Amino acid sequence: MTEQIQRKLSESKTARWAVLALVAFTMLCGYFITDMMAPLQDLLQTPVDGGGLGWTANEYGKFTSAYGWFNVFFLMLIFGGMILDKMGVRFTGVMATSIMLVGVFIKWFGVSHDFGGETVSIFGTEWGYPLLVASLGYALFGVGVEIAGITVSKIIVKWFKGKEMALAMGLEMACARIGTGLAIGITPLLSRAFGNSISMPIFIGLILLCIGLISFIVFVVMDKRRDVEDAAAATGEEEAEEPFRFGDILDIITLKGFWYMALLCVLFYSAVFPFLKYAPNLMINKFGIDPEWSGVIPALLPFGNILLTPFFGNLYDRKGKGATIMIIGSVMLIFIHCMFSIPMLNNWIVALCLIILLGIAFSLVPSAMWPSVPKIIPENKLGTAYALIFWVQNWGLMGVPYMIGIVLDKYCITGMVDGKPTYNYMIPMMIFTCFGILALFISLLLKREDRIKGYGLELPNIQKDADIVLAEEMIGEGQR
Ligand SMILES: NCCCC[C@H](N)C(=O)NCC(=O)O
Repeated sequence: MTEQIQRKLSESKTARWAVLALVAFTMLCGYFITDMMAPLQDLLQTPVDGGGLGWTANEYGKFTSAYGWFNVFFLMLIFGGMILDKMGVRFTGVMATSIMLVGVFIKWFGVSHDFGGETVSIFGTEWGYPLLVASLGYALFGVGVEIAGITVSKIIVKWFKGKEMALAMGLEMACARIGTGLAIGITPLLSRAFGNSISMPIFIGLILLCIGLISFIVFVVMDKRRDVEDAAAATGEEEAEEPFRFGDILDIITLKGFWYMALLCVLFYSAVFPFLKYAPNLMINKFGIDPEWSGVIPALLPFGNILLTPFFGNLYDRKGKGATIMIIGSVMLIFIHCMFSIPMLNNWIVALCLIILLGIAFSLVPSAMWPSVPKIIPENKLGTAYALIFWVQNWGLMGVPYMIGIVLDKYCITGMVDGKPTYNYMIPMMIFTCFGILALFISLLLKREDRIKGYGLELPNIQKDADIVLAEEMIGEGQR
């Protein structure tokens, strides 16, 4: 009886869903801040005397790419993964959320001051101080939100393994997408409400993130209690989890399956998140949408994800077909970006339909991708494995927006209106299409590798885990 009460938290459905709600809320706040500058691109490019910061598309691209600077070049994400496997989810999560907070504060400080119009030369290019300081803040924030992302994945594996794992991951992503949707949809309205302010929406994000930190601290209390309960109820027969060793990185990176997953991740996400950074501007330039409402159609993408990601996650839990789901998502991606690149398809209804389709594709792939990683990598190396995958992905999240900014300024300017350039988005959209084609190729290789190695990507999660539990019980019976 006592044991039953003691083990309650780890087995309580309410507790695990409460844990999910707490950590997913923190991620919602993180994603809100990640994407909130996208609908302000037009304002950021407005000349200073018109109330903007007078950035070029190239400068906007530089700022956006800052997200990955520290993660990619200083290997912060990889260190984050190691810290996660060594120090655990509670320490790492609080650390990551605090880093996010400091980062947003610096970004807010950067855009709120003009620093007397001073500039500085870095690697031969001139940077205005607002751009530089805001980018450094965003780079720090990127470290925090990425480490928080891998931490939350590990939390979900800890609390949901053998249960509704893909559904839980899907729901967590759905919450994150609410953050993205709100960022894209309401930031222009917030900005307008405060007299076309760029700094006020960021300040609001800062306050939201403080609430996100409190939410994570409540999770910390629950998780600690669970560990105490688990330790008290331990019979001593349980297999102790192997601690993480440095050589584990080598074990991970020598797996072909890992590389297929990482490459698919960078290619697929490079065609979605960087696209979203430019989508409001695409709506203005290609579909003639008013800047104030330019975020509305792109915001439908993350809002579509909210329903569909858990739906597909649940489907994967019950029916499997993870590798096939990723192939279908990649095919859809090619079609959608290809249609976006055709200049005469410029009616807003086309934009609406394509964004809805992209929402479906962007629900399919993540709902199968993230729950598939634990099928390839053992749990004690999961933090590091997710970190390595995110590290590879960050090259894309950093490099692609930067490249698109350069391409826009160099090859796509069609004229000037109110001191701002207008763009033809055909070439950027063709670049995104190429990512889709490469993603399709890699997802086919992943499916082949799964057939060869028997990772079980095509098998249902719930069925598979139940079988393992049954097999373990039978072994236990035999030993007794
Ligand atoms: N705009 C947020 C970027 C988060 C990237 C993160 N590494 C990630 O891929 N998370 C999973 C997801 O599907 O959002």
